[in-house]
Amino acid sequence: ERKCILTGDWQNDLGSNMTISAVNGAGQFSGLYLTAVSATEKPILVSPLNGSQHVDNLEQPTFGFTVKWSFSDSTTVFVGQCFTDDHGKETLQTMWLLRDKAKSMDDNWNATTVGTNVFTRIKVQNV
Ligand SMILES: O=C(CCCC[C@@H]1SC[C@@H]2NC(=O)N[C@@H]21)NCCc1cc([N+](=O)[O-])ccc1O
Repeated sequence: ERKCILTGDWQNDLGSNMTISAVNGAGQFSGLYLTAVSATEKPILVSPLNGSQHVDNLEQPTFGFTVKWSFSDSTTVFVGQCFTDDHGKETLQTMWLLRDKAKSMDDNWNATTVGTNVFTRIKVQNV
């Protein structure tokens, strides 16, 4: 079957890493996100994430999560789906919205960026 539970370590096409904790019975999870890139001069720090996935049917579930950046006044929401190929390899196909903190309502139009990221599992090297 093509079941997917998001718990574990993931890396995306930008080289960002995320660790998702246990997914509870309601599909809720939390975790940590370390972005490889940012639009600020500030040093990048690990940031918390919270989200949920469908668990009623674990077949290639959809999910969403929010990252509240710890080094910037901005927020990103990711939404996507976990796909499992014939070899059991899982990928997370996502789209995101990055909301910058606009200085004023006049700048509101220019404060949201959209993009895509694909995540694959980081396999723990066999020790
Ligand atoms: O940089 C960040 C936080 C890290 C975002 C990383 C993204 S999240 C989607 C993608 N996937 C992924 O892994 N990493 C990237 N916030 C923008 C800061 C900012 C910039 C400007 N500005 O540049 O004008 C103005 C106001 C602002 O608050």
